[in-house]
Amino acid sequence: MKSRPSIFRDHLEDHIEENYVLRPHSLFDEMEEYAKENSIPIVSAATGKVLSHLVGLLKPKSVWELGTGIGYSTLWMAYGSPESEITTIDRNGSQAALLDGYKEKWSDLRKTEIKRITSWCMDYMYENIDLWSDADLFFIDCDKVTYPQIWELLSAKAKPGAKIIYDNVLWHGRILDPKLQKPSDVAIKSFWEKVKDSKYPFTLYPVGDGLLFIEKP
Ligand SMILES: C[S@@+](CC[C@H](N)C(=O)[O-])C[C@H]1O[C@@H](n2cnc3c(N)ncnc32)[C@H](O)[C@@H]1O
Repeated sequence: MKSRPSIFRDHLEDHIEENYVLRPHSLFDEMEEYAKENSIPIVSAATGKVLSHLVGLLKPKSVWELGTGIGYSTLWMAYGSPESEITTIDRNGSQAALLDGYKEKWSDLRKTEIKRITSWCMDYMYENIDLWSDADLFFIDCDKVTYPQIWELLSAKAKPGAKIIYDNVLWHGRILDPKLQKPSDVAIKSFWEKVKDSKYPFTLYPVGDGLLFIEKP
């Protein structure tokens, strides 16, 4: 059979972001612009849309996000499921506080509950297991070196049926090269080993930097 060209081609992602991802509010463009100007990492718009779609289908009562940034992914999730209660944690409180202002600008989200916590994720998660162990969905997008540790904690303490979504699991393609051994490279590879060993069902969405959806049995 004739081999088909890969879809992973230069500029295709930009084309998708510009043409095939409808932002539901001008806020998203504003946030993308701000993130670009200030070199703040955020999920790609296509990733945000997939995240929003998944959360919209699942309609979780409670969502916990680790890694708020400026709240771009938070608002995509809120858009997908405005009835969900979202708790989002970030160690950088002043940056994460921008989320409050953005949310205020969007009248549709006035009733959506978004609670912001300023803390190191792991400290907070270890100290407050009773607050999150019943959560329906987790979205993980903080420091990659914490991914294996977060995996251990959620697999031990999240409730059966909980959905866990991780961003950056393809780590800008660095997972392809075994010679790359920065702590974040090692952590992402170790994280993948743990996911595969667990036998939990998972689905990789190869969008943005790789979005991994896992269901805890
Ligand atoms: C990639 S950004 C999050 C982007 C956001 N999810 C979005 O797409 O809009 C990562 C964020 O995680 C925070 N962070 C990284 N490691 C952390 C940790 N160990 N505890 C708390 N916050 C952390 C950083 O301050 C940063 O704002």
